[in-house]
Amino acid sequence: MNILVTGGAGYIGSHTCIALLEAGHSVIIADNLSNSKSETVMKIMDIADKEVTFYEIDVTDEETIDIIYRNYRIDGVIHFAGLKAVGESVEKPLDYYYNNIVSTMVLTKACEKYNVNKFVFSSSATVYGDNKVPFIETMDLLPTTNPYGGNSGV
Ligand SMILES: O=c1ccn([C@@H]2O[C@H](COP(=O)(O)OP(=O)(O)O[C@H]3O[C@H](CO)[C@@H](O)[C@H](O)[C@H]3O)[C@@H](O)[C@H]2O)c(=O)[nH]1
Repeated sequence: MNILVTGGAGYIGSHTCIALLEAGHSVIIADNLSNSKSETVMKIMDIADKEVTFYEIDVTDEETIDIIYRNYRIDGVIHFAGLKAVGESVEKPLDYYYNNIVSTMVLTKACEKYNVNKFVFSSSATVYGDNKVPFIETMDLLPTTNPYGGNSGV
């Protein structure tokens, strides 16, 4: 399958890209490198001994996302591209809400347009609030204590 991995140069994203390549999938990475380096993309290709396609873009860039879906016939999306620092989200709540919510909307809108029905969103444990640990995915979402948790819940 052709998988679009947003935030694919990041910590979890880069490991996911390697696993996808090793499982025989084609990987297209969209990452603005705000918290990663282009060298990581090279390392992904070195480790997996396969090529990836890399777009250095903001996932909020609707036009380029549309081009990616159209050109690569995307079968599935794994969405890791997000701002994730709790403290910073308290200082810059609007940046967090705009970036993390708009990027998800741009991707899901493109999924609807191009009939892509496989979508994995990397959320955050903060959406489970004060639930008892260990958290499991079927738990109720509880009020969060910071904008990062808030926009992950949305
Ligand atoms: O607007 C943005 C913000 C970040 N990134 C990139 O996204 C990647 C995020 O990776 P990283 O910062 O290393 O985070 P991870 O530890 O891999 O966190 C992942 O896992 C978190 C917990 O599940 C999620 O909240 C995050 O969205 C998801 O990226 C990085 O390469 C960033 O450059 C973008 O492309 N666009």
